[in-house]
Amino acid sequence: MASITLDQIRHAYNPNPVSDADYALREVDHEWVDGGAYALLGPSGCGKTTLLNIISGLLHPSHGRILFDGKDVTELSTQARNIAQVFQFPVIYDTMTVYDNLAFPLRNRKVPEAEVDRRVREMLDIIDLADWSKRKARGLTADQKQKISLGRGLVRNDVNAILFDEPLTVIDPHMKWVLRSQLKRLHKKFGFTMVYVTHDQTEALTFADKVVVMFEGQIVQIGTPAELFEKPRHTFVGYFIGSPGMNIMPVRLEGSAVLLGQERLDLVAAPSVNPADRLELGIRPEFIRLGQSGLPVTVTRVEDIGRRKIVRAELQGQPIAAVVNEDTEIPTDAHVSFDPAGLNLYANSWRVEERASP
Ligand SMILES: Nc1ncnc2c1ncn2[C@@H]1O[C@H](COP(=O)(O)OP(=O)(O)OP(=O)(O)O)[C@@H](O)[C@H]1O
Repeated sequence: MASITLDQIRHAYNPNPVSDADYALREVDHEWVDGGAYALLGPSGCGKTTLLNIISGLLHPSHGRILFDGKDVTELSTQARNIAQVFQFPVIYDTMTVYDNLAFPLRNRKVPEAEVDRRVREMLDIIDLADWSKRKARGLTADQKQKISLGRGLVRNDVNAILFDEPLTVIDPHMKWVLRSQLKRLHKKFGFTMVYVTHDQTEALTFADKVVVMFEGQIVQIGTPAELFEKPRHTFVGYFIGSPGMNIMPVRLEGSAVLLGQERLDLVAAPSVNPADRLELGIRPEFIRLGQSGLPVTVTRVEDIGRRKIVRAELQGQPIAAVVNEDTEIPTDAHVSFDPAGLNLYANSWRVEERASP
């Protein structure tokens, strides 16, 4: 397994890029540690597949270098990079048995047959296809075929990294959960470097040690699920992670307080922002208290989500969401107050205390 360094990578599909908007990937400059499990998360078109294909060697970046364990592999083919890939749809040999499909990548590398047998049997147990080992892959369901694809990716232990591109798309919801947990266990056991593309936050948050959130061709934050929840570095992370996402409200600054309409909210210290910056306050629904004091709101809807409720309301003409316990009374004359621990200030979409290194 290897560390992966993305050294000032940029990529434009257009051969004559002029502005940032022409780049599918604006600058990406990071080091991902050996044995890390990274999920690339973001909406359609944000550049996840482009970045994965640059790592795998399917795509040559317009600028920058990619290094595995410090060795420059930018000019190397996918094969020479020694990685395993699992795609959205199964890539298997229909006419081979399940066993032979799993054995194929090992036999191809001249692994001794006794070792092939040991590893294939272990993998058959992991993907729960031991009873199907002698069956031809042709007659299997889409789920089973994709499990073989996953097994083929995981059966080798000599790869630099394993790359997954939305591998659970064709898997039914229950099996998705099972396979996700298995992947996590395998990662703990074998310490693979894994990069996993998804646009599903549950998948990313349960699978990865570090979630790489992408937006419009940029990595806007790399963090643990808790970091993304507690300190979203960019308003997009606040909005995209969590359900419902973070409330983002335009504010003005006055000394060490922000003004939300007529209301004043004191900050711990005066933030260093420029007068022309576009300021917004971010607060997650879990940090909003509902009661009879604070800012007046008009409740528009209440959604029951088991032990908690989502209260949708309008605050100064803007929609706002709060998450409260199921037994919280919704007063007729409802007001909201904000838990200071949950206040985040954003200038031009970036969290203020971290603006120095966006
Ligand atoms: N072969 C290509 N030629 C031109 N533009 C492309 C090509 N592939 C992707 N793009 C563009 O690059 C941008 C990033 O696309 P990419 O497929 O990397 O996003 P993604 O996050 O993986 O999206 P999805 O979740 O839909 O797969 C998009 O604007 C897309 O239209």
